[in-house]
Amino acid sequence: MIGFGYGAGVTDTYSDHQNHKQYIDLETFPAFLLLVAMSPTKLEADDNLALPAGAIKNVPPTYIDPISNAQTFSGLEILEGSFPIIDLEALHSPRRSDIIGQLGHACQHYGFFLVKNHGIQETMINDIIGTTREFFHLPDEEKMKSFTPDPSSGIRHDTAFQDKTNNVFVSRESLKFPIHPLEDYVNLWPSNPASFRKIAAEYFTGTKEAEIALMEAIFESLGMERDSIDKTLSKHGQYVSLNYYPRCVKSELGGTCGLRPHTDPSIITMLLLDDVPGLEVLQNDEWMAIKTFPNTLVVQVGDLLQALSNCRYKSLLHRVIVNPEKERLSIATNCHPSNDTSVGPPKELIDKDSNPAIYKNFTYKEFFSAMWQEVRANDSRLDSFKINSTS
Ligand SMILES: O=C(O)CCC(=O)C(=O)O
Ligand SMILES: [Fe+2]
Repeated sequence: MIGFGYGAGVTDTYSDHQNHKQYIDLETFPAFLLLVAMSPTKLEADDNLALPAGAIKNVPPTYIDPISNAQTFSGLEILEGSFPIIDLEALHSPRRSDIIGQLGHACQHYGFFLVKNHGIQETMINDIIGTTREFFHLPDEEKMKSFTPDPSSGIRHDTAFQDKTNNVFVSRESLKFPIHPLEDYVNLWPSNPASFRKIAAEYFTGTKEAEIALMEAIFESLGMERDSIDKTLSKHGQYVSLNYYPRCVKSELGGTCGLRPHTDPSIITMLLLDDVPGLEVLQNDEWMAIKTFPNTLVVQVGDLLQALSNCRYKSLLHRVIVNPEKERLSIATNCHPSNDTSVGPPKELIDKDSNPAIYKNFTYKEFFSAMWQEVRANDSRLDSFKINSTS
């Protein structure tokens, strides 16, 4: 596990001088905890891409102006000439097919979009941000109660870490857990802050409904038939990452980032961001900063939608930069099929001559274990499932 890439050479401590905080020295860290400290980096899609050339070098990086050469689509609102925002209010109205067209267009040409009128109440959004902030402000000993040596644990708390091999400090701290069915998992969630479980249960029930509605509509935009849609969604799961990025100054390493460039191991990911910028998405080979708007969520195409759509919709490469002045929070809800669901494009999407299948069918379990294999920089973890893989 440790040989995966980010374990080797990780040695020094890093001080965040503004927060007077010491990060773990992985060389002197107890071996069993080291295993856990490194396994999330491996398990998680986030970190198994090496930094591409020209990636984040300094803090703070320049705030990149949104690109303005995005394509337009009738009825689709393009914010500041740069990225799509979709109003979901009409999703269950006679205008459904317009909205489906907009979703399909955004998935195909951007790999992400913002949604408003998603059905998640503003109070739930404020409450989940508030309780998440309270959790991350707790003393380390309290948070470390979720730091377990069992990688298959129902909850994991990951700290920031240094990767000396790739010369980068990754500042994110996160708490990760599956969320559905709630009754199986809720007792594993933090009981401090006291309101955490109640607030999280409400928010994630809301995101589940919104994500199912979105996935159904996105599958319809691909021309999938009802039984293919039902089969794919019947036993789907959701996995949450509560992300905390402390105020962060430049580390002694060459690079400092919140989160390295990665795609998500999901069908779609729904992201709730606070008002501090940091998320950047790759569009036409340029990093573009995402602006946040109240009560608006970001939806990203994940690897599994890339496979399901036979590459019509590509998973979105994104990263997080750090901020020396303000801490930042985000809440990512990844939707994925159940472990034994076969993932692959439905027959109606494939034509052996004009649109042959690109990937073999695979189960989510197989996909997840492939994430443990070392991948070359810029490779997609889907590559090992390609039908005509040259490697
Ligand atoms: O913090 C963000 O804006 C993005 C988080 C993210 O990409 C993830 O959790 O996979
Ligand atoms: Fe992500």
